[in-house]
Amino acid sequence: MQKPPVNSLNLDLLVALRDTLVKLEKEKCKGMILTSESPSVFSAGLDIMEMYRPDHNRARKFWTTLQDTWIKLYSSPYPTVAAINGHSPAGGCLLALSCEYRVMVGPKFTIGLNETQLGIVAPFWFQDCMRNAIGERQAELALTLGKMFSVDEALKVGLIDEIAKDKADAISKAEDFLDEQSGLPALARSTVKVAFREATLNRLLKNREADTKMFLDFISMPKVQQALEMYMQTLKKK
Ligand SMILES: CCCCCCCCCCC/C=C/C(=O)SCCNC(=O)CCNC(=O)[C@H](O)C(C)(C)COP(=O)(O)OP(=O)(O)OC[C@H]1O[C@@H](n2cnc3c(N)ncnc32)[C@H](O)[C@@H]1OP(=O)(O)O
Repeated sequence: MQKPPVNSLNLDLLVALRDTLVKLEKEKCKGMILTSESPSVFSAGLDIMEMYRPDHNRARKFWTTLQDTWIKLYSSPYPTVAAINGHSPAGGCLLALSCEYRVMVGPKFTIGLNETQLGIVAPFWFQDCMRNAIGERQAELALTLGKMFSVDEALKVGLIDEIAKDKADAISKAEDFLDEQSGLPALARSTVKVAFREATLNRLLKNREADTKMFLDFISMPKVQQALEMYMQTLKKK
């Protein structure tokens, strides 16, 4: 990802990510490493400006493109690794969680689904991804708190798989993971992957319109708009 300053996921970046994922699948990609050009941020998550005082049609397109991107990434037949070389809150954490393996550069960055702290709610499929990675108990604790994990904490709870000392080390560890996968029969590998992920995927696939409506209704609430405005001001003041 290369959208300075913080790879916030606006409509344009999501369209680019989705189209890339579609292309990789068509071209029978052997493996993908998702990382960031930024030296300190993997992705700041959803672009708050897409949710603040939104145009209804654009907000719908934004959300359905996010759903498309997640579905493509989560169900990709080829192996995927997140080389998390910076902070990774909320939607950034979702992207990392949707890959098969996570290597994160330590020690100073943080990762987690922090939505509760912003006065917004992580959708059920964000929650499912966290639950699938760290288990029911730890996911409930993390999501209710909106906890951002340090790299050490993330490793301990199973949110990431390995710690790297810098980006080059993260890429090298990600390549090791891909090398290990490359010797396997591709169809058997992808069938097992999708079997593990099917229930989570189907939950969104069967409820896409309801999920979209919930998002649009939620961001239309004055209280939510107020919370987003205050949060943007805090970020700008910083
Ligand atoms: C009842 C059930 C209903 C369910 C319905 C669902 C409802 C909605 C669900 C929405 C789910 C939301 C998911 C999200 O991803 S929300 C976004 C969460 N992201 C964050 O909280 C991260 C915020 N950013 C930061 O913490 C820091 O920026 C960061 C640590 C990432 C980097 O810090 P750094 O110091 O390097 O950079 P700055 O803070 O100075 O930021 C630089 C500029 O970028 C702007 N910025 C940062 N983050 C965002 C963002 N997410 N969107 C837009 N813009 C962002 C920041 O304001 C700075 O801008 P300026 O240079 O103009 O000041």
